[in-house]
Amino acid sequence: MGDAKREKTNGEPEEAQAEIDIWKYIFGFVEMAVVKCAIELGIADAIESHGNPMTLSELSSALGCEPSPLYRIMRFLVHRRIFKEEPTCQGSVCYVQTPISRRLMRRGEKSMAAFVSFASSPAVLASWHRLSARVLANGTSPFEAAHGEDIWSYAAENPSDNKLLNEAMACDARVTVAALINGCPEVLQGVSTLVDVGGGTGTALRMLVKACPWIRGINFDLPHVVSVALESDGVDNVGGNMFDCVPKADAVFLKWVLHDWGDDECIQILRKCREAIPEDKGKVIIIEAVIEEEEGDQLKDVRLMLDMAMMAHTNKGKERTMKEWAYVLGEAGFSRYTVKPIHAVQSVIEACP
Ligand SMILES: C[S@@+](CC[C@H](N)C(=O)[O-])C[C@H]1O[C@@H](n2cnc3c(N)ncnc32)[C@H](O)[C@@H]1O
Repeated sequence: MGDAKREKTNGEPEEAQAEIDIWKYIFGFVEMAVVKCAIELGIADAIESHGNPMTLSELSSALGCEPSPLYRIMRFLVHRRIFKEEPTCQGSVCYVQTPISRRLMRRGEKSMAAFVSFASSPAVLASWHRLSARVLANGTSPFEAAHGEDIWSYAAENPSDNKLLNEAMACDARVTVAALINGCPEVLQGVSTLVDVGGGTGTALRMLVKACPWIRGINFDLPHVVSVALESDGVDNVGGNMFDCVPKADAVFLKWVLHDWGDDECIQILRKCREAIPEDKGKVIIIEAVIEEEEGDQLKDVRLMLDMAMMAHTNKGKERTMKEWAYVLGEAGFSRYTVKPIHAVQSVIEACP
């Protein structure tokens, strides 16, 4: 039945739309699962290394798989505009990369493949099944309910999940730190030593030190994380607990750390960061999402999804509005701050004592 006819029958356009939209939620997981399958098969990598559009038969031989199920996977991915189809001179079609399919390649500056692998891993999916428990009994962490411990202790004991988590964070660091260097380089002016608190395996700091070679970097994270960080000139890896002490530097860099914690813990972390920097010229550079209260922001949906992810995977973590950021910064003793948007989900909040 066409849309117009359906509208006429029940007279309610919203009802007609709901009949279609409900299937998005019933099969909401399909998109993630098919994209994960495309990454595991290496479809985008195969087309990229072929150098030209690929026919189904070329693609199936390159991947060593059966053409018929691959055809169905490609039909879905083309329908979702993840790959494109182009006609061949022989009257068949071939598959072409798009900007989004390139993000499914396993390597490359814009690759998000590891993030998809982490987000769709069994350990991470388990918490989503317990989201309602968090809402019913505020304080029950879905991740802890699923695994018996928080995500950081779990990662310390499960090296393969630790690797997935660190590689996922590195994906975002590559994209977001590039946006920071392009869109807000002034934030690093006058900084000689920079400590990246919760810096993961050091991707962000390596990029910052490469862009600003006068900076000496300290990548600070939990011992099981820095033990797998790469060695790099100009960057020292230091293991520790940010709730105890943060290594001293001119400035602290905190990317996607504070959103993992509730307000009280955030204030404790920020106070430790404040103790680590000089009172007169020190600063804390926070790279986090800011939930806009008004509508019309293209990335608002992503930020709200991120907020749901914090609810699922952390104990008290959340994405914050500007008012909520002002509260934690004020309570931690920061008297001045500025917020600058960059070409990323996160903004740059520069806070001074
Ligand atoms: C969401 S990840 C962000 C990683 C990195 N900043 C980035 O954006 O790519 C949060 C990081 O905080 C680290 N972390 C958690 N608890 C910590 C603690 N008590 N002390 C130091 N680092 C901690 C985790 O190990 C993890 O690497």
